[in-house]
Amino acid sequence: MLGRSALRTGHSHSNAVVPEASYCKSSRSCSRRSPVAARAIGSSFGTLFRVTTFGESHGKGVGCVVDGVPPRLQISTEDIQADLDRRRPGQSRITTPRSETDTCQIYSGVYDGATVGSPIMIMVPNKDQKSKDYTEMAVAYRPSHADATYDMKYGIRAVAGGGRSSARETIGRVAAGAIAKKLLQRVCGVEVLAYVSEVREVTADVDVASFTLEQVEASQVRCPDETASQRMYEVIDTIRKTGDSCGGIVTCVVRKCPTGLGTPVFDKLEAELAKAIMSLPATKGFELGSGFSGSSMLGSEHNDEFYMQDGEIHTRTNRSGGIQGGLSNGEPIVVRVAFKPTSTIAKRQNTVSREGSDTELLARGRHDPCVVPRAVPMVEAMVALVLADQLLQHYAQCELFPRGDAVSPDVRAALQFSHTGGMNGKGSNGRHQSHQESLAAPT
Ligand SMILES: C=C(O[C@@H]1CC(C(=O)O)=C[C@@H](OP(=O)(O)O)[C@H]1O)C(=O)O
Repeated sequence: MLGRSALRTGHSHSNAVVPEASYCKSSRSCSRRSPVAARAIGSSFGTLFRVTTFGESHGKGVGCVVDGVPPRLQISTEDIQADLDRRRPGQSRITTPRSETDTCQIYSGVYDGATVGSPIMIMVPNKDQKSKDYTEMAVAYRPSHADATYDMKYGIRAVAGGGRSSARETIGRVAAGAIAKKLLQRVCGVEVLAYVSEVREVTADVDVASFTLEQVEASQVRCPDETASQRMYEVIDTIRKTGDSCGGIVTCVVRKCPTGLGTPVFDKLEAELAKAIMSLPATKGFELGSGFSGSSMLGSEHNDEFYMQDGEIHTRTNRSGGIQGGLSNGEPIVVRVAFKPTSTIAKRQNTVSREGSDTELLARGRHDPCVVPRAVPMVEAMVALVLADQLLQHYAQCELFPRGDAVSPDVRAALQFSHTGGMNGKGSNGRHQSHQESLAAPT
């Protein structure tokens, strides 16, 4: 309320600072009761597999610290760089022209090509800051950007480059996500793959079960449907030339996901995914499986009927999007993410100044006319971070005792429980492998 009243009453942004006395009082009581202050409030994500990102767009650099990664996972700078290259600016005419190689360095936590179980710090220096582009944006708020709300809350912010609200913050997420992907692949062969499925009136026709990373990367828009990709490119380029921007939809698919990730109540897998995805810049919508369209269907139309195949339960359709009761069911997890148009546009708009008066703004600088081509690796990273964290939590809670141990022999025989886990205790096709199997699996 404080910041809002500062804007509404025309007070200067400096008046939005919480009065010192009340600030000290609440801060003292909070830090005594909770250890949360030690965790970089709002910049850390995950429980057992935990990432903290740091850095501002025009500061010295950006990156992350990842804690909780199991030891002896093979990881290299190249593994991380491959995903950072998919995210970096300057990839084509339809992405921001800021010239960054986004070259990463691993500062800690990796020895002789493998994780050692200590925090992994990854650093990417910023090289191409042009802070003078932000002269106008230092005095007037960009409509729909984070500028105004940051000032309302903190009373101070790194103006140049959008500071912490810049898409550059996602470098730390993508770097951590590359480690998460490696872990998921190594332990259970999980594949996390996303693509651009919609831009304006253009919708891609893609088989989510079979499209490949190579097909996605062959497209400048990151759409594996070649015809749609070409049309999307033209749409974005036309909008770019007018100084405007547009949004789009990214679809992410998880193949070979083990059964049983997530928990049944507050930390349902879809709830964890929704939070992770909606923490990305410019996101406005999240759908799992049938999403909003499922709300107009009948139960008989929507239910995913079960059938048995090779001793495993499968579903004939996948309107559940791979999650039932908050837990993964082994079918592909399919999520759709709506991104809004980039808020910084080269068009004159009505706004207010930081001093609280009505004004106009014509923003300058380098900006993405559409964020979705670069958002693809960001979405993959957030999904992988959730799944890696859930996998570790699942092992911590559920894999200590052989499955069926607490069940009487009669019931066990009837249910055909086995040690290897999964809905039917089978260890293949994305179901949980036994501890020994997973250690023996190739990297
Ligand atoms: C550089 C990146 O994106 C940036 C995101 C961004 C913004 O307002 O979010 C503004 C631009 O930064 P600058 O004004 O410094 O050119 C983009 O280029 C990146 O993602 O790596």
